[in-house]
Amino acid sequence: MEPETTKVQAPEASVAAPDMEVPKRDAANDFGAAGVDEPPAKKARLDEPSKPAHVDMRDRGIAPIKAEYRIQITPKPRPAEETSPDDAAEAAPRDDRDGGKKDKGKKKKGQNTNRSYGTSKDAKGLCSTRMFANEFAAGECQFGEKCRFEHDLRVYLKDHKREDLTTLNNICPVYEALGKCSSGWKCRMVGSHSTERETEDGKKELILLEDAERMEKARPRVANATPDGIVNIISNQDKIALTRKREDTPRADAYTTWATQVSAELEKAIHQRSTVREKGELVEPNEQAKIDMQENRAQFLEPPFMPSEKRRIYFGPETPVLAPLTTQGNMPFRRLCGDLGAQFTYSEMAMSMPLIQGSKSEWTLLKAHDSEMAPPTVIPGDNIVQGYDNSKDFKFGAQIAANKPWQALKATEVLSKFTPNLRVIDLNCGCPIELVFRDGAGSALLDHHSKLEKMIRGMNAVSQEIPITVKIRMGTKDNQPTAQKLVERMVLGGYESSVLDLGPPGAAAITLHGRSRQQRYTRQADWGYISECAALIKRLNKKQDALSDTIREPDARHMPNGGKTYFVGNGDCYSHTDYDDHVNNAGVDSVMVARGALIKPWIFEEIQTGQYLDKSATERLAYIEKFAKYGLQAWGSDEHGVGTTRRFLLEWLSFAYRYVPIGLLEYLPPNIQDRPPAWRGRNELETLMGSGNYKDWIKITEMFLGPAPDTFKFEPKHKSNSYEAEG
Ligand SMILES: Cc1cc2nc3c(=O)[nH]c(=O)nc-3n(C[C@H](O)[C@H](O)[C@H](O)COP(=O)(O)O)c2cc1C
Repeated sequence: MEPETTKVQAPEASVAAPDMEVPKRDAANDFGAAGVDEPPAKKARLDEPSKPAHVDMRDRGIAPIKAEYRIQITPKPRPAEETSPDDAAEAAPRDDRDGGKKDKGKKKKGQNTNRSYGTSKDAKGLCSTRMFANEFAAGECQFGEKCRFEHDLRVYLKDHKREDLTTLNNICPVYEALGKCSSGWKCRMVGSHSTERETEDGKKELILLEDAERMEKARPRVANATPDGIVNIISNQDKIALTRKREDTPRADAYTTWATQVSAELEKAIHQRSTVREKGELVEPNEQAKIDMQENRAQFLEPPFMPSEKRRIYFGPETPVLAPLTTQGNMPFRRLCGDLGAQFTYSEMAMSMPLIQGSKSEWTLLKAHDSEMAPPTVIPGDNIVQGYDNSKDFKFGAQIAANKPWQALKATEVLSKFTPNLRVIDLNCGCPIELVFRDGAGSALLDHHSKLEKMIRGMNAVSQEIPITVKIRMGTKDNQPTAQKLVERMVLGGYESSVLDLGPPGAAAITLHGRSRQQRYTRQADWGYISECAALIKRLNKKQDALSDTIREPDARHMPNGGKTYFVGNGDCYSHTDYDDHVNNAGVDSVMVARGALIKPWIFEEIQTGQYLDKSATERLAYIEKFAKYGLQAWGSDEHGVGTTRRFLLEWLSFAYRYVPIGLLEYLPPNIQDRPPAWRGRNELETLMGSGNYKDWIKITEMFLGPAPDTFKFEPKHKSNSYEAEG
């Protein structure tokens, strides 16, 4: 029997041995997992029998795996300049979603571009008139003979559909959770919710079952959720209205018109004193010009919501945040992290234009689960808890990317209209992907402070009660951080806003990823810089307090955000020790976790309990099972849903395999940037779960989703995971 989770005390780290030849820490050379090893060119002698236990390999970027778990393998050479798996992971999915739109820029060595996923469907589908009907109760098919789908239920079940799955305790997870399966006869586990009964005239009829007790128990807590507990679903009608440009965005349009005029008038006013301007000094327009601009505003715009009218948000030590994660941050994964203690979740990044145009796939990203609707579980101060309204206090936020203010504003307005269950709308200013950057969105905004301020201010004006947050990086270029300047502008506003007395642009929270765009995932995130920003924001918050409309009685915490801009740090968080260190010493309000959660989602449990958890392979497998169940609940338990679940499970496993069980380490804390030498686990399952070969990942999916069909394809994002294990 495998032991259950062990709570681990951190052994003291010891002194590094100066003689050990190891490669520089560099995520671009990231390699390793049990059995699959591609060391960088300058390879350490790590495959040799043990070094003395006191060698602190962490300082050299090597995971300190105990000698008895290291194995010898034949390494394969890999070009040093290859893209890191993390860069590939962050970039590839977007490329996938862009339908293979080629990035003509730099070649991405090591990435599997143009990935395809094959198909997952029945050999011959069942006619929709039969899908939920009992055998003898199906309605007429209007296409009659011409219908290309099967009408005979027994023929469909016997000949056209693959056999039922015999996994997941032989019960359909949708039926198990909801008492009713939305895939009907197409369900790959239909045997668990169907039976044969004898009719009055002695015939045998196949019927679908429903479980009233389960249905009652499954009732969602949020009033506007679907019976399966999903919120933020835009209707087809509204989507079509968007596609046909029949949906107006009056708030965004009025604001954009006003903002354009104001900019022009401000420019004119400044231009009149161009001689002064040439000297590099910015001057204020005269009093009359100011009054004109403000009157103009009142004429065009509804007054935006004041900070005190916005939904309250809270980021504190008790609210670790799951990062927005393209592809990976799907609803099943977010649910899993929520179960394990994540207190705030974000959607995958949605692009503004497709949202405005009613694209189905983009709107799908905003769907959230009932379990993401609860408020953070621990809020300090009784009076704060009292103020919570469960119907509004969601812990799920949307993230959007936009390159122009009008796009950001329109997207915000339609989101606020069609997806009411959002805690915040976050503007992505960190995405490094070339296509997004070249378009002027994502991290490109880091170099356009005035535009970014306009976006945030405008989004705030049109989002009504939904607060606006922003996620940034240190800057676009290495060694030229610009985030501090940007933060100042986000909290207080720039020149234009001071001239017009507009007040702060109103970012309710700023998240800073402590890396530049250029840096990608190389080197550690710069928590020194993050900490300087945290101190700056504290100072600015004090200043902003004086400018904002915060009501200071009787306790500012009653008011949304207490009138402050929260500051969340992001980068490399991989254990509760990292988390606590960042909250206590870097001075951030909370920490956002991305890859750490993908590699070990129970990081949130570690944070909550304040201890290392040495999860056994069986426990980790149970999380995978949970994901599989949540996946089938989200995407359906028919052949297509099983295929989608398998695909996204494989995407997750492409991170999860990187977990090196902490019981195998010489010392703690583990470091996310460390590369493990080749290792074996404490049992076969642990070794399998550490394999970097995607064929082993498929094997793991088969434990829960049955054999992958011949038509199913999966190519890992990074070529390194296509290699066969050796040795
Ligand atoms: C697979 C993957 C997808 C990501 N997708 C997004 C995204 O959609 N939006 C975003 O703001 N950041 C995205 N990021 C960046 C993360 O949110 C985070 O800022 C970054 O990984 C640093 O945090 P970490 O060191 O904890 O991983 C992504 C990162 C990864 C690895």
